[in-house]
Amino acid sequence: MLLPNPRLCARCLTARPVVLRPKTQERLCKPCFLLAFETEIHETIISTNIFTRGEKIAIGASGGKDSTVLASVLKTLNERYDYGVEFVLLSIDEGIKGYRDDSLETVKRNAQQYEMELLIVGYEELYGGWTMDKVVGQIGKKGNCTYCGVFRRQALDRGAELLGIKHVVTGHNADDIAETVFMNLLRGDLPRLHRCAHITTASSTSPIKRSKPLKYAYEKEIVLYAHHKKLDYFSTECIYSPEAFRGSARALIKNLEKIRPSSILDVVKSGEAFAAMTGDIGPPAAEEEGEGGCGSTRSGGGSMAAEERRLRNKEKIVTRGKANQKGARKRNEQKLGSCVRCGYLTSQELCKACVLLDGLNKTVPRVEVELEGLKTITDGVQRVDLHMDEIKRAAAAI
Ligand SMILES: Nc1ncnc2c1ncn2[C@@H]1O[C@H](COP(=O)(O)OP(=O)(O)OP(=O)(O)O)[C@@H](O)[C@H]1O
Repeated sequence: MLLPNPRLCARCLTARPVVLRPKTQERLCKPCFLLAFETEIHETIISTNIFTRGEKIAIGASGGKDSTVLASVLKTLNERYDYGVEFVLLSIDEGIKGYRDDSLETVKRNAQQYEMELLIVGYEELYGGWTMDKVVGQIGKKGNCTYCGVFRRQALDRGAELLGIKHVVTGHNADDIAETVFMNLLRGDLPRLHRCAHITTASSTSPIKRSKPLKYAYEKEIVLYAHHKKLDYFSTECIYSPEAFRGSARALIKNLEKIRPSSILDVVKSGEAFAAMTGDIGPPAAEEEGEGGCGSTRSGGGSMAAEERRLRNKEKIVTRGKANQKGARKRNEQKLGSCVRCGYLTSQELCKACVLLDGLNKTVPRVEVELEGLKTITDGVQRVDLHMDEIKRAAAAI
């Protein structure tokens, strides 16, 4: 058998290779790499049947590399293979100064470059003035991703609703999914492990389905694609850094990839095999409102549940008494209705966003009191400083 000439592209066998494909270790020229990358995403779309002709689909656009590549590739494929669908960009402004405001400028340029309609929905309008800057100002950085994830998921749904759309696609890639498979495995969260491997998910608490067309695309190849296509994207990480557990899972995946490049895909496939083996094993312990976008949000189950428990205990939303509690839990599990406050779909009295907002709003008066206290202390310090200045002036005069 004739071995491929390493000085020539492994596909066209004529051009000089410029890329060593992280996924397959093939040496490819630029056009062959771009085509291979696009074709694989097309094959994913076709084999899983995620789009329906005539459908209007929102691309969750953050301005980062993944969603920018997703928008660019989907536009290319829709034209090349005539899917007959319409794409629009949907961006959520979490209200993070110096991060999201800058990345949204990129999305605005992308909307022009790809000739796609753009809708921006902000936490500030949706959640009574609570931007992520304010949330972090209130609760600190720890656990902030839980709030952001719950808020973003609902914001994407509300944005899609405004656009009259029932399908949102996101830029989650193979690395993201492999990380999530690992995390769910380590937590023993089988329902989530089951669901995270699916390309399309429909939640019991949302009428809008989510799909991940980049499910089999390696993060490194996404970066290479963006680079060689000269795409306009925003590359800064969120300033409210992701939580440690996902960071560790990410490091684990990256280390495995170094030893065996196929590891990422192998973990994704293992997640799928698990899902196929177990069939539908019901919804995750906490409904998936937390899975809104940013990688860290899916870790929110634990702290979200704790926050809900705390608020429920305080407000006595769940009826007192063991027998009543059992009955109430059963009813809550079965009944899907609307949040009594905002109308969002939920199986509880309040949706998760409203539960979190309640928590935030309840802590405001206490902080204001503390701020008042601080003001008094600050005034006192200023008075002491003045006093010291007078003493210094007097001492200098002697
Ligand atoms: N503010 C947002 N507005 C709209 N969609 C978002 C937003 N944040 C995240 N998403 C969607 O969720 C996906 C995963 O988000 P995450 O923050 O984990 O991504 P990322 O890997 O940095 O992606 P990207 O490079 O697209 O920012 C994004 O690719 C995008 O489709």
